[in-house]
Amino acid sequence: MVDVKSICCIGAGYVGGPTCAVIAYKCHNIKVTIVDLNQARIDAWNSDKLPIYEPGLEEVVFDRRGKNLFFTTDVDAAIEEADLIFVSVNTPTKKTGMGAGMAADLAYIEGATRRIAEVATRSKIVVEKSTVPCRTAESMRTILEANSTGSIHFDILSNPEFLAEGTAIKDLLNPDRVLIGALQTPEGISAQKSLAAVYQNWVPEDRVITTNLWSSELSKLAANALLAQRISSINALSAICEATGADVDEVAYACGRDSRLGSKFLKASVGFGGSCFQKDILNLVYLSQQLNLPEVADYWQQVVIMNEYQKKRFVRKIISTLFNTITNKRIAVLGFAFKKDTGDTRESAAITLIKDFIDENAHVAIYDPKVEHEQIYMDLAEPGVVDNRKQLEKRISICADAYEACKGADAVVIVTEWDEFKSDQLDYQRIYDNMHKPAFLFDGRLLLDAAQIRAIGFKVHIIGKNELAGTA
Ligand SMILES: NC(=O)c1ccc[n+]([C@@H]2O[C@H](COP(=O)([O-])OP(=O)(O)OC[C@H]3O[C@@H](n4cnc5c(N)ncnc54)[C@H](O)[C@@H]3O)[C@@H](O)[C@H]2O)c1
Ligand SMILES: O=c1ccn([C@@H]2O[C@H](COP(=O)(O)OP(=O)(O)O[C@H]3O[C@H](CO)[C@@H](O)[C@H](O)[C@H]3O)[C@@H](O)[C@H]2O)c(=O)[nH]1
Repeated sequence: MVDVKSICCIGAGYVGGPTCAVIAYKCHNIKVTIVDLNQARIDAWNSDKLPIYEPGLEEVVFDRRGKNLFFTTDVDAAIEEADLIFVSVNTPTKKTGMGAGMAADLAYIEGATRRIAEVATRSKIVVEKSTVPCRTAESMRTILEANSTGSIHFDILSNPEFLAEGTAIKDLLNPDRVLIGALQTPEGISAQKSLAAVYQNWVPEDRVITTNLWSSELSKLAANALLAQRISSINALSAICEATGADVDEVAYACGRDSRLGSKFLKASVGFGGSCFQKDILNLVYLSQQLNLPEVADYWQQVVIMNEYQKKRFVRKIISTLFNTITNKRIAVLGFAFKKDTGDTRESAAITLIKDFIDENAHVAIYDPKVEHEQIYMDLAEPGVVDNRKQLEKRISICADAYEACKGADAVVIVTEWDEFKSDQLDYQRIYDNMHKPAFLFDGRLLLDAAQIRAIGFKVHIIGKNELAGTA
């Protein structure tokens, strides 16, 4: 077993940054160096304005930075110094070639692995932190072994990350479980124990689960698929609720009280977003297809199909309610991040919705408390279209607050469940007074008290609720 004294994390993103900052925070005797090829990102980690917004992150980073936590682009030096290396690079869905639109692009994993093989002059534990297809560790091992010389030995572990954005620090400080997969050889088991010992500085022993490598890799894809499946299930039910007068919050509550089901991840919404769910399910679908299991592939694919349906269904409802046209109407979109408490917009439902509104020739006024304005332009730009930015600037306005976005609007659409949009935080009377009439409000997050908002005069539609519910 190795007494880990120095850790390198390759990839200073949403996972590498917070995860390894928390290790530094909890293990003062371990030197943690987080590296990235992206100079701007590293500069931001070394500045007062960190590159990602995450509640509690600043406290952790500012407490340890310069003591046992370092951010640098000197990848080689950090690899060389480390006893244990986390590979926490991006694994996006492939855009072209074999498996395009489904398979994970493993080019970054391979790049980082090859760099470790080239630079290391002594044995290391290499840990897959990124989410990867089942059996990726085998490819990493082959690359490392083929490129290592003499007595250098690499042990590969799988240690998938389960943090959710917006609650990353809380999740890391108090995880439900830490999963460590290893080859079940004496060396593999010893490496597994070395990493477990790092976590046991703050995670109770019974929450550290050890499995074989392949179970660990597959468990990550499985956990995300199961979580997303619950959302698609409740979203499918939300359509039935709207058609029947059942109330999706009441249905979710009644079902969630069954201890076998549990209450979490049953909040109907305008559709799940984020960089992980869709990517990881498609990864699972592709894996199933490759394993010649078409029925299994179709089963998981349906979770993504339902998510797309939910977004389109919401857009259709908005257009039909606004008398079948939104041409030249002002639509205020509250929230652009894929969930509250993050500035991350990857796969946010807001992007799909707003693009549809623009296609229908509406003017879209957007407000989000944390998303950078440039990010919104980037997300809404159509690749390859000349002067797209100018065209976009005519079709959207990015506003400083919710009141500005809603001023003169025909409809308000709540897309992200930020606390500041709740009925007791925003002055909906003021919003109503400044809107065109009839003033429509579409709540894609079940955030508002419909009765209260209707009393002001709004025409309200809430996902999974029927306007006539309870009256007939
Ligand atoms: N975002 C999440 O909440 C989350 C949670 C759990 C797991 N994951 C998984 O973790 C992985 C990373 O996700 P992320 O959101 O942090 O991605 P990210 O894009 O925010 O960060 C990845 C970073 O890796 C860097 N990188 C790529 N190749 C490199 C190389 N060879 N050397 C040095 N740096 C390199 C990139 O520049 C980038 O900054 C993905 O596999 C993802 O599926 C993400
Ligand atoms: O009941 C719910 C719960 C979530 N969502 C939406 O689902 C998406 C994903 O939310 P969440 O899972 O909280 O955030 P992520 O940061 O995407 O985290 C997921 O993806 C990560 C990356 O793999 C995993 O590590 C986490 O365990 C897993 O929860 C967001 O758009 C949420 O608004 C709902 O619509 N209803």
